[in-house]
Amino acid sequence: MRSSLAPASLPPHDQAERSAVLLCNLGTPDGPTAPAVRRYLAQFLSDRRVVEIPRLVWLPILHGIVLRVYPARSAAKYGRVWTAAGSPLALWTARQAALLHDRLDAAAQPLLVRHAMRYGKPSIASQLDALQAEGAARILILPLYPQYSACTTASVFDAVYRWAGRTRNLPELRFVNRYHDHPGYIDALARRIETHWAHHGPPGQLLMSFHGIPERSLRLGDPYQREVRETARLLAERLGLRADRYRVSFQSRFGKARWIEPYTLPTAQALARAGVRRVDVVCPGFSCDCLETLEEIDIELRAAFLHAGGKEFHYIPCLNDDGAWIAALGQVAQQHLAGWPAAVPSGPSADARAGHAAQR
Ligand SMILES: C=CC1=C(C)c2cc3[nH]c(cc4nc(cc5[nH]c(cc1n2)c(C)c5CCC(=O)O)C(CCC(=O)O)=C4C)c(C)c3C=C
Ligand SMILES: [Fe+2]
Ligand SMILES: [Fe+2]
Repeated sequence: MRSSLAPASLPPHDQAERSAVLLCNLGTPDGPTAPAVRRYLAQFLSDRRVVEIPRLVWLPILHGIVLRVYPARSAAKYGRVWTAAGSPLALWTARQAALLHDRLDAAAQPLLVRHAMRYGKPSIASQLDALQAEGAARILILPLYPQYSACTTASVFDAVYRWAGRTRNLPELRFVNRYHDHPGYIDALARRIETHWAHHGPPGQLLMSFHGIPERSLRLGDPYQREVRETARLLAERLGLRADRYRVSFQSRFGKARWIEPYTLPTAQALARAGVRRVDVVCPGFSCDCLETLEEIDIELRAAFLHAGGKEFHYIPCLNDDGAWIAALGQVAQQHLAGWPAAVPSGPSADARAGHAAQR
């Protein structure tokens, strides 16, 4: 990491001052191996936004038990979804940034668009340094979490503030907190589901499965569950679904504490036992497919539903590189970029477009 207040972070004087978008996602291990997962989880689970247990209590548990036992189990799961080119989450996130760049550029705004990971690589700090080195004077932080939660969105912002705290020449910064009710996002989800139904016959019971959070976070004022419910309501309304045609549930519980309910696994099992033949599962809170959707839902939940007597299990993939979704992200970005010039030449001979083209 660059040492704190080094002048190297200053953009060259004759370069255009640009605006930039930094897409931020959770992060993923470097490989599907226990040591790689251990490194990743050590960073993830040391975040006070993620585990809100007093450090004196939590750190001995984390290093004494969790990081000894959990990584091997988790690595085996990653192994089931890992691709030749790497972790699905890393591949999709990089692709989303490239596509968003093309879309915003196509709208005649020579913007810089990069992606960063809250845990693992490329880190938020390293990408903010890189953007400044490329002349970004204004940076929009756009988390890939439609619903705000302290454990995800606020944690991304913490990493930006930490970087800002040791940076001398700060860019202007803006932050997107949420877009859970954005019409473009809702419409992209709805079209994805409708396309699935068009190809795979009449819909089953639709299960909208979102990542959970600890129940305690809700009590302490986290708006996440409220925003999830609003996304689900808008999506059902857009699809014209009656209340008895869909369910909302929460997956990926971690640890022994109570998380927000209903949990996805028992919900799907109960549907099967109640005689529901077919379930269609969609994960609207995940901006792209990852371990939690490909393994926990498409592999584990599928097996559990069929084992409980269900007959047909359909997993509807996440938005990933869907054109309508990238367009929605573009709208969210543009709404927050309003008023910022895309590129202002600050030197006498600076040519923003030429400089931009040369650096792509
Ligand atoms: C989509 C929003 C997410 C919320 C909210 C969230 C909260 C949260 N997660 C954990 C613990 C773990 N999550 C893990 C994986 C994971 N989580 C999200 C997203 C949210 N998490 C994603 C996209 C992923 C997948 C990462 C990938 O590499 O594909 C994991 C690690 C994986 C595993 O071993 O199961 C843990 C651990 C907590 C504690 C929490 C809220 C407090
Ligand atoms: Fe998670
Ligand atoms: Fe999981």
